[in-house]
Amino acid sequence: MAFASYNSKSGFSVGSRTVLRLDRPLTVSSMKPVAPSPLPFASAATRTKSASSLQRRSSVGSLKTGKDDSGGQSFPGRVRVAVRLRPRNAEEQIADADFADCVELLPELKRLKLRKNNWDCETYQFDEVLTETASQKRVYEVVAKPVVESVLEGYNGTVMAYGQTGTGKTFTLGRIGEEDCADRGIMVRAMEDILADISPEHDTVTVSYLQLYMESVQDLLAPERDNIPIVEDPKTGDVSLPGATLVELKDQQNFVQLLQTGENNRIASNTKMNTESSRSHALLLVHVKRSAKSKQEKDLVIPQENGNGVQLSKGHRAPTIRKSKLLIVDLAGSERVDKSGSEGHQLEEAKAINLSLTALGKCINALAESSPHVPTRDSKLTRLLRDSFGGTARTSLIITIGPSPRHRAETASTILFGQRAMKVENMLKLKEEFDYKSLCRRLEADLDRLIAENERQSQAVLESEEEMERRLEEARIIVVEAESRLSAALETLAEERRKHQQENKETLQKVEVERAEMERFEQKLKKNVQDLQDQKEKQTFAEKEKHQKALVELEEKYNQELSNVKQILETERAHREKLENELKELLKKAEETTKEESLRTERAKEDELQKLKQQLEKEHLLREQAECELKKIEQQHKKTNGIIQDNEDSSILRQKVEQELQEKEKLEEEVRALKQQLLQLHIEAEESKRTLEKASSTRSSVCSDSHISINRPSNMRDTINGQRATIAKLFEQVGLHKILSLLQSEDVDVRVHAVKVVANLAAEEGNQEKIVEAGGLGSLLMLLQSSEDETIRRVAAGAIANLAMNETNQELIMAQGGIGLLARTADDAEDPQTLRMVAGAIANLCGNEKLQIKLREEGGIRALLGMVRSRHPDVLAQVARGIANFAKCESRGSGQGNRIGRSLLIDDGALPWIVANANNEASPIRRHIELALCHLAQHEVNAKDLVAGGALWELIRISRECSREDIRTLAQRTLNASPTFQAELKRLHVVY
Ligand SMILES: Nc1ncnc2c1ncn2[C@@H]1O[C@H](COP(=O)(O)OP(=O)(O)OP(=O)(O)O)[C@@H](O)[C@H]1O
Repeated sequence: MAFASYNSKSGFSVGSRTVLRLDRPLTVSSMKPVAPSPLPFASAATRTKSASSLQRRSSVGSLKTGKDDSGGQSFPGRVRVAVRLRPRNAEEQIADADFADCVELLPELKRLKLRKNNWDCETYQFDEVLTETASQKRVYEVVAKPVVESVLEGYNGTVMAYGQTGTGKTFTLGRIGEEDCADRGIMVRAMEDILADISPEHDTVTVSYLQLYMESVQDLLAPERDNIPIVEDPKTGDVSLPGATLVELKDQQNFVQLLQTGENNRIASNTKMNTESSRSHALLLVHVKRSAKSKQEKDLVIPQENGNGVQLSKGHRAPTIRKSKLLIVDLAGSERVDKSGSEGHQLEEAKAINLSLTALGKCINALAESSPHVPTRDSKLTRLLRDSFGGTARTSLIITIGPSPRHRAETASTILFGQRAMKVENMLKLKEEFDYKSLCRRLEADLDRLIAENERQSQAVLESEEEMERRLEEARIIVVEAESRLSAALETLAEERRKHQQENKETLQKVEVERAEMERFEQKLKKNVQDLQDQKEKQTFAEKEKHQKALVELEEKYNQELSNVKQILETERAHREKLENELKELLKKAEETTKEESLRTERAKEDELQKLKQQLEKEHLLREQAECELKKIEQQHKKTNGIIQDNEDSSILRQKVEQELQEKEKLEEEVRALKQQLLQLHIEAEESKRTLEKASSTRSSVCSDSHISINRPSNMRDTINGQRATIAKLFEQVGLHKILSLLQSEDVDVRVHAVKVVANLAAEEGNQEKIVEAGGLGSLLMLLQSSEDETIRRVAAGAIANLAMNETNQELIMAQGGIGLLARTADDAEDPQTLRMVAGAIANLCGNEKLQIKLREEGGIRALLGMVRSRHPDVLAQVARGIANFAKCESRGSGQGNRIGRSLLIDDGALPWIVANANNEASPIRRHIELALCHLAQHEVNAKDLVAGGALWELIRISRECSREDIRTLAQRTLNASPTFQAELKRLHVVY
């Protein structure tokens, strides 16, 4: 191995104790915990043994088991020895080709066999046995890594290579591995681990690299520094080289540069045994200084003069630092001078090397044998390694051997050296001390801070005192003012108190007087109450009796009424059954007899009419004759009055005239009686109607769909039928013309009763034509227009409604301006019954397809919708019926192609009301509206409006819930047929 001289270009300053700082930053890594790890090769037995042996070695310094003087803990640890076999080199491969290796390695048993001859060998046990194929990495990990870890934990450590020249010591320790990183030796790998573990902020790593050549210590980083003295601490036994250069490391690259510099400066020669034989012992010293973390800091005790210590607060605990040292020693190779053929200077070198190695061997022998004297002073090498063998460092020795049987003796010597070294016990000691400097710095900083704080606080106290003074003065003023206000307030209070006392006194007197009065009043009241109670008791008894009597009467009356009703019901039921039977029979016969019956009826009617006509004509004739005769007599009377005054004939004639006059008076009397009878009949009819309505209040009248009459109970119907029979009789007796003429009577009552008679007659389908023919419709419309009486207008509207059931009459009503009159009445009337009649009349007209446009033009639909303001269910039902009729006709017209375009109902704004009432709780309203909606929906032209108006949901509901199957089916069909409805349903994701 060739060593170049020191290269001044490296840039390192060289001088006594110079610490070289490098520009490159350190690789940052956190500091490991400092608790010492157990030693891997020191068994419990060994520890006990070594402890006792080391206690005997006082010469080694302060070493002992347990706690040392500084309080630090000590741990025993045997020197660990590994053996490494170099592979055969080129020369050996040729020269020893026919020979087996002198050693056989059993790595798994950690044993080595050294051949004595072909049949005999000796076996040695080592801590590690590394074959010729062992990698550099593995060698580092088993030999040096545990030592490096101990160094990082605060213990000194030594790794040393010993062996014959050319067996691979430098290869094992000093290879830089520039060409192949796998070749990196222990020095490079150890520094990598150290730099990776330390913290660049708190820890420092410094390096010295030296060689011991010819018993002189020389600085390999500054070769001019020669003969560096070895200093030993007499107290601790620690060895130091204060003259050596210390370089603070920042990174690995810088270390490699240092190593190369040192290598260049190391002395090497080309010997017979090794072309690059190291002629010096190389020592790499790595100093690691680590600060303990704050939580591991110990309390600092400041010594006092009296011997006691003052412990500082926890914030001022002394930080600790750990200073440890790693020593890597590449010994020069031992050689047999006779074999190496060294001479001259090389011989001198060899002698020096051998001497130092011999001295080392002696020391190790002494230590191995626990000799009381260890001759460490025999050589500088042993002085330098004093701490590594039998000292406080953790030591790992690697012995290198070659395989050649030609060097068996040297190999055996090396093996024996290793075996002895294995017996050497060290006592590891934690190198920890307080970092007073940094504590001092911290304390000074704290002190400065406290002084500044104190100054600030003093100033603040001063200012707050002044402020206090000021506030005290202000408070004094406030107190004085408050005191004066208080005294004034107290005076006022006393005055008020006096006043209140006086008032209280007066009030008390008044109360006394009032109380006396109250007592008097109470007594009086009691008396009155007593009187009243007595009176009440008497009255109650009388009333009770009266009530009981009335109750009995009422009960009897009720029972009577009940039995009447029951009877009526029974009769009704029997009558109904009879009617049903009759109806059935009639239905059976109906088909056969319809034609004959109708012919017969018509003939009978015609006969009857004929008879009536004849009778009327007869009467008319008689009257005309009587009138003619009367005229003649009068004429004759006038003629003969003057001529034959005293004639007997004149008296006869006079008698005749008188008779005629009497007859006339009689006839007039008869007419009056008939009128009276008519009035009487209606009064009776009204009374009986009221009575019956009361009796069957639960069976209230409901307007029938198209016929504006009351759906009355059977008894009532009977009465009405009786009435009608009477009226029919009257009708026959008096004649329709006479009844209609009474509609124009000046007497309101007569008009009322006449219109009621006409309305009753109009309720019979058979009379309707006659009424219209006789001009009844015109009279009724006139009444509707001109009458101010509500009853007349209501009954007239009802009669018109009944007449409007007939198609011909509907046209007549329209032709005579009836819809306008009905609309006006609808606008003016407030009585629900009048509105019901008017709505019923319009509803009937709505059912005529031919009249639709005219009806709408003359405000029929508007009037119909206007009547919903009434909210009366009967009115609403008629409005709904009218809308349904109208929609049905429109639908029919559209279907037949008679009409196009949107519904007039929608045009007139009926849709919102239709949608709102489509699900009305009253079934008549609901049923009509449902039907109307279905009719409107049948035509696509209305669909968009229906969707926009929310009618789609009602149609869906109708299609699902409507009680009438035909309407339900209609709604379903309509929904399925309409593209607009289908599109909307799809848009809303409604599955229908
Ligand atoms: N384990 C090994 N594998 C391969 N080659 C090796 C090994 N050990 C040593 N060598 C080679 O052997 C030669 C001698 O090695 P080295 O110089 O390290 O020996 P040395 O013990 O240091 O000798 P000296 O004491 O004379 O300095 C070198 O060429 C080296 O490369």
